[in-house]
Amino acid sequence: MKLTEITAGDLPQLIMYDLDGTLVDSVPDLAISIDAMLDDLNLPKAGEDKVRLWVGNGIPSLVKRALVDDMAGDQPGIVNREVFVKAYDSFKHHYAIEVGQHSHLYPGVKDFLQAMADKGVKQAVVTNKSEIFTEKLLKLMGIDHFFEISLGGDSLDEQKPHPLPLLHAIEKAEASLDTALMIGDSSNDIKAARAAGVKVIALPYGYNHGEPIAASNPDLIVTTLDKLL
Ligand SMILES: O=C(O)COP(=O)(O)O
Ligand SMILES: [Mg+2]
Repeated sequence: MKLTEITAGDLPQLIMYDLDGTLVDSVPDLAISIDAMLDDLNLPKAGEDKVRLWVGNGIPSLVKRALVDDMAGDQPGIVNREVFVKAYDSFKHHYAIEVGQHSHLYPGVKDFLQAMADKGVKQAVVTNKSEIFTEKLLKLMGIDHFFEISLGGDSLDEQKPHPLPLLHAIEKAEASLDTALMIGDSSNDIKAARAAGVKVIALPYGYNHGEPIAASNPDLIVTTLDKLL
């Protein structure tokens, strides 16, 4: 299916992309850093499969989930504050070294970003990953120049699934709800898009806490981004 078929014939003015699991297969770096953090704290390693399930609600949530080896670890009152601070510092230390080292762009991503740039579509990254690591990863993947807006999970008072970052990006790009589009891999992306009132396309290859993305009812699912061209 072509992009214009879900946007009523016109190209969007603004496309907002999720980062982890949508543009970049970034779990290897995250898993290495989480395991190094757990090792620092004398806890057993988690491994890539668990980390893939835990990614998606920002780095503080990922760290808390890893500390208790459970998806619910980021719920209030589960992880002790001091333990979290120590773990979070350790994770940031390791991830600053590992970010982008074992990650790669998914197939079709660069072609799609280039095609949209050539057509004058404004592009934004709206991720729950911390801003500092988002900037680094985009640069290391060689795609930072495509985005005029980049928002991380700690850029504003709210992160996805809250609509605030999407609405903020739309305002900054001087686009409108009708002319903006979200593209993501997780239920957080779809919920945020629905709450903001914008259309949303999903990729099935990313990280959705082990659930099929179809269960979140995106407007469209495409196997790779270049299928939209
Ligand atoms: O860091 C995360 O939790 C995931 O970030 P994402 O919003 O780019 O999927
Ligand atoms: Mg994602």
